Amino acid sequence: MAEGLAIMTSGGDAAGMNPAIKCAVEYAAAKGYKPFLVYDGLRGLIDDRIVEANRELVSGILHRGGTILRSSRSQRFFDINFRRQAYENLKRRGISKLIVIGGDGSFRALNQFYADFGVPFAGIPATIDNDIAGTDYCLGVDTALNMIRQSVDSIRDTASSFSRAFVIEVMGRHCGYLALTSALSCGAEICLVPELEYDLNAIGARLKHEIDNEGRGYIIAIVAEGVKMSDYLTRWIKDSLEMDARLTVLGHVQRGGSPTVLDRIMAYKFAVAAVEALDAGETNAIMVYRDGTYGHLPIHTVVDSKYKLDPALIRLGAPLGR
Ligand SMILES: Nc1ncnc2c1ncn2[C@@H]1O[C@H](COP(=O)(O)OP(=O)(O)OP(=O)(O)O)[C@@H](O)[C@H]1O
Ligand SMILES: O=P(O)(O)OC[C@H]1O[C@](O)(CO)[C@@H](O)[C@@H]1O
Ligand SMILES: [Mg+2]
Repeated sequence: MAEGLAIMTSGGDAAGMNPAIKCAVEYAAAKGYKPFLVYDGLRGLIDDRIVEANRELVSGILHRGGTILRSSRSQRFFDINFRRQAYENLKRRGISKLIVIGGDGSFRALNQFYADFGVPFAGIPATIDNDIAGTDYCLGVDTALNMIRQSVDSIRDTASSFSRAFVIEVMGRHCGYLALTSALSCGAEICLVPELEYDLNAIGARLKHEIDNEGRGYIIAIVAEGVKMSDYLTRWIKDSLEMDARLTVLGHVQRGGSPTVLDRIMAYKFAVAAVEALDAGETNAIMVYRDGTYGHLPIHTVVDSKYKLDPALIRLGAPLGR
């Protein structure tokens, strides 16, 4: 009987999850596994929402954002008794390998599960936060950046028409990747991220000079949610620069949208690598893309280290914080 291999998504949804699901199912089947789908992430693993995959279940999904398998954040998965229940669900169906498409939290969860019951897993990095150590890229990031770019371009139209400042808060949890990359690619005047020191006095002097001497009529500031400065900065601009200011929190719009070409292609590469890794006997490996090369790393090197922003990106963005 063919060995069962289950595919699931977990944590914040990210564009690119659907192409990864489709490719993982098809490649696993081609390798002789019996592919299964787990719906609703870790919650579904516990509650037995597991079905055998077929072509129909994964067709017509490439262009769709989010995850057709749905996702969850599960408090119960921290409890060994619920993890045991999840294990029994897999065992009953002959599922002996797992692919989890998600973020660092999901990898930690599956690593705990592996420590408990020895179910090998492969992780595919998928989170708009781009905060997973060891990989330069996580699925969903390019699509999120393009959603942000489109929003900032639109906000610029109204900002310039009304001579206003706009503070735009972007997601990323504790990581400033989305904010910094967006600030650079959208031509923001100010960027605040957790990884960069900022100096409001210096920012104020720079922009005041531009307003008074260089005809600056509006300001775009991009702030990472992790610095928790959006409200303060909006008030500060009004008071210190005497410019009318508005705050836009982009929120979950950043998580949606049809995956970009890059996210679709990266999804295929990661999915094939994940099936290959499991087939080669890897037990708890995370797929990574680093310096132009695909590979995988043991889970502990990924979850025990903190993702660091590219120093070149930091150098480029530093002037936006002073
Ligand atoms: N140490 C752990 N033991 C058991 N379960 C865990 C552990 N850490 C995380 N989890 C489970 O993994 C789920 C997903 O983690 P988390 O919410 O951090 O999202 P993520 O996978 O990092 O994705 P994202 O950051 O993009 O939202 C958690 O809700 C929890 O159910
Ligand atoms: O969707 P939720 O549970 O509100 O979580 C929001 C968080 O998830 C992410 O979108 C992805 O981790 C973060 O950027 C954000 O802080
Ligand atoms: Mg995470």
